[in-house]
Amino acid sequence: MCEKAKEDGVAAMAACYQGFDPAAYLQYNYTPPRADFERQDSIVPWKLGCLHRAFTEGDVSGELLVDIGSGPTLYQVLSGCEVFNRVILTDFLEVNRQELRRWLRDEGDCGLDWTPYLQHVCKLEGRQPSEWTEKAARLRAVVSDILPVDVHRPQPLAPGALPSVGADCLVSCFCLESVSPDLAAFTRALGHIQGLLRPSGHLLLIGALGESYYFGGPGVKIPVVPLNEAEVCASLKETGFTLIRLEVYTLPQDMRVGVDDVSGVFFVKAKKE
Ligand SMILES: C[S@@+](CC[C@H](N)C(=O)[O-])C[C@H]1O[C@@H](n2cnc3c(N)ncnc32)[C@H](O)[C@@H]1O
Ligand SMILES: O=S(=O)(c1ccc2c(c1)CN[C@@H](CF)C2)N1CCSCC1
Repeated sequence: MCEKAKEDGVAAMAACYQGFDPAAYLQYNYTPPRADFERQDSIVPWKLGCLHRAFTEGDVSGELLVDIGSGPTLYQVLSGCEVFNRVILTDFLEVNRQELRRWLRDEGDCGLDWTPYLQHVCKLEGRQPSEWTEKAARLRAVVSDILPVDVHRPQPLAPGALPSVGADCLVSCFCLESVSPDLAAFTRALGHIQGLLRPSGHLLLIGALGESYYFGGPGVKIPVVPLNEAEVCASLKETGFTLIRLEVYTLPQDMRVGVDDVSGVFFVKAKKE
């Protein structure tokens, strides 16, 4: 069924996601060896470092940060929650929105213990790792909504979800390329989320390079549009973004653990023209 996605377009992608398993996805990607805070060449310090620098180097500001396609993860807003007074998380699937609500309501029984991520970002901020409880409280205080989103719609969010001027900043990680059957759909989706930003607002985009599939759960093989750096830059230009910075991380061989065929990860900081 998922293999058919490429022929049937975005409609079939939605069918692929019906089997998405948040707990499995977290296990595949956010536990060792991929999430190993002790390794110097680990993807986690690199990615959290990119986000920390991007949020704190002085040009990103405002009231509202929106995360597009949050999934069941929170690492992507751990730096941003100190800069913005309001954060909106979004996802296509109710199972992921439920997982986020569970953590935010501190109900226990979450799919992943985010403490190491909170502690790492505290260190990046020059704080004691033990201040992770304050950071968790901050995040719980600023997240105002967990909303449905569909990046294939010209209006990805419900009417009235955002202030009329738009969001001050968007962050989106491993979403657009993972929900689009081809490059044209990826670029259209990028244009749709561009419309959620205020003029001169910032986009922090993290994604997979050279990835053609990933497992969203046991036996749930989801097609991904394989991207290279040039295609990412061209899509940004085509959709009205000015590129500020592109950074690339090449996955070490032992992090290629069979849950996908990703070869690298890109980090983009861009500004709406
Ligand atoms: C690979 S996961 C990324 C999750 C998370 N952002 C991360 O960094 O790991 C892709 C996410 O896109 C969501 N998604 C699927 N179809 C979508 C759509 N049409 N619009 C927006 N998000 C979608 C899925 O539910 C899933 O949570
Ligand atoms: O870069 S990761 O290894 C990672 C994290 C998530 C994903 C991939 C890779 C590749 N497949 C994507 C499918 F959409 C999801 N990483 C996992 C540890 S924390 C930082 C991000």
